[in-house]
Amino acid sequence: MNKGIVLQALQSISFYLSSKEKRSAIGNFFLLLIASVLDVFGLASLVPVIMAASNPDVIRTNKYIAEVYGFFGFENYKTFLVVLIIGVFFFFLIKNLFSIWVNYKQVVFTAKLAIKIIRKQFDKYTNLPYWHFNNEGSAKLINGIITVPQWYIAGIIRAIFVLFSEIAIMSVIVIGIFVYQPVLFIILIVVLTPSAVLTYQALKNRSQKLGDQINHLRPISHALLTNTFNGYVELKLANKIEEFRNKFIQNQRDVQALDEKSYLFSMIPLKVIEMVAILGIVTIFLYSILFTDSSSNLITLIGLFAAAAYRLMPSLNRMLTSLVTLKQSSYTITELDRFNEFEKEYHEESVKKPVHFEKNIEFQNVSFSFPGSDKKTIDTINLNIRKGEKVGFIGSSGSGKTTLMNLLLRFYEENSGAILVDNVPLKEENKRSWYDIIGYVKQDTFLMESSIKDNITLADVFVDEEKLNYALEKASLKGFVDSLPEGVNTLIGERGSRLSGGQKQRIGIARALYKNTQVLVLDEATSALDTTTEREVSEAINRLSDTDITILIIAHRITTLKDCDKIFEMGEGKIVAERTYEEVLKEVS
Ligand SMILES: Nc1ncnc2c1ncn2[C@@H]1O[C@H](COP(=O)(O)OP(=O)(O)OP(=O)(O)O)[C@@H](O)[C@H]1O
Repeated sequence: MNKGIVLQALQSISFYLSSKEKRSAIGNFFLLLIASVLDVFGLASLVPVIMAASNPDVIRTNKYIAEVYGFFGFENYKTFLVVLIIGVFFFFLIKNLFSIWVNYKQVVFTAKLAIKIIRKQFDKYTNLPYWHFNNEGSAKLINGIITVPQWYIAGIIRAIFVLFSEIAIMSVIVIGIFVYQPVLFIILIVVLTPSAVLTYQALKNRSQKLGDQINHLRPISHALLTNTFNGYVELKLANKIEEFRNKFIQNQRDVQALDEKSYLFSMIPLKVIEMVAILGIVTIFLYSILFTDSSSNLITLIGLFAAAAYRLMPSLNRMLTSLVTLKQSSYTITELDRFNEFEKEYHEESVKKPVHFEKNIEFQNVSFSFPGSDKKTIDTINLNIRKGEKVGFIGSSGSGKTTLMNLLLRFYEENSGAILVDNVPLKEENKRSWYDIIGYVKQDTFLMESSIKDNITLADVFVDEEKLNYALEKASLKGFVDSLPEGVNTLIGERGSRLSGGQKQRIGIARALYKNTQVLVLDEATSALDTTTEREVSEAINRLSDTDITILIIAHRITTLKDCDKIFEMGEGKIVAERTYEEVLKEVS
């Protein structure tokens, strides 16, 4: 047995269980054990029935049966037989009911644990720093939240349960054999142990590799499908759908091939053990022919060996298979262990330290480099934005505008300097409070396959109708929504497929306004919007100008900047100039 994987699995399980759950797991294990012992007794209980049925004399000749017969005061052989059969039937009934209950209890226990792990994974992943989050990619994260915990439950938790209960059962039987038939015990140990060890040795590394490969291939399937569906229009136009399909099918073929291998590995132990049992019988034969001359001894020994092997084989098989499964699933332990450090943060963070914004937002010597890069993407930026100001950011592509906003939005953390809101630095501890008052409208607004209302309120259960109306009005969506037969309840299709580009961005604006936004970061769409759409979006932005919302706009069109109090130009991570709208206009013309 490989101590490594079993120990690793136990440590991992113990990490997920509270002390109460640990007690419950141990309790379950013992119940499972009792169920297995009852199974053995079930089989054994048939022996006296068969003996009594085939030979009535047994009530006198067999010591034990005779004792039972006498103890209950039976007077008639037939009554005794009927009672015996009914007794055995009830024993089976109770044993099987017990076994169903124990197994059900175990499933309930593992299902609860699965939910606990899935929730933990969800919390961890949604708390990853933005940088890690992007690096992982959604396909891997989805795999880590849904598929990995399922495999962990099946391949680690259940396998450990099976392994230990089989070890316990086998120990009972083997000790029994040792006490009554030491010779048979030695033969069994000599024959079965090396073959079991060798089978496991042959399979363990292969199994672990197989698990790792499966874990690597599964997210690729997810990613290929997501790309195919997200890029449907572009891929169709480029005649690339077939190519993507072929890649996906190839990936699925590889996954299936691994599944085939995995199935093969799970069958091998049983077949090996079966052959070894035969080998055992041959060995006893040869031993008796060569070293003894009593043939009745030989028959008894073979009979006993066959009976022991018959009971031990399934147990040994399950034990080996669970070891192989553990090895194959060992990747789930490593996978679930990743990013544990971010789980704590989530709970600590839920303590909200308030942020008050009455005066200004100040960037003080803010610098930032992406991990692994020496280049300062944001280089010693100093800015002061007063409450209610409308500020534009312009600059060539890659000059750092989005990164600067991501720092303000706390998706990244500055390497040096600080961003102060009314003189209080933005930190992890006040992030949630900051999120109550800051809104962000991205170039590609996130849209759910749901109604306009849900998209604006982000599926609020109790919608504040007044605020919703205000948001629709200010985002210049009122006219459009009123023209729809179902109004705000109109479904917008997957990723807003039933909306125009301008409407999508205005939904994003309305969403930011619905939540009492005091600071709005707007990343204007770079893609060439048609004149109507551009007008619609500009109109929405202009409407916001007469609110006291502080607006920071990353602008790609000069007209968008019309109502800005000041405009910062960025270049290579620095603020290279501060201008007014008129000055920018003059420069361009
Ligand atoms: N996750 C990332 N990892 C490494 N480098 C990045 C990452 N995101 C952006 N960058 C780099 O940082 C620099 C600034 O990017 P940023 O997106 O802030 O520019 P921008 O001014 O907003 O450009 P655009 O106007 O094209 O949106 C670019 O050189 C970009 O390649």
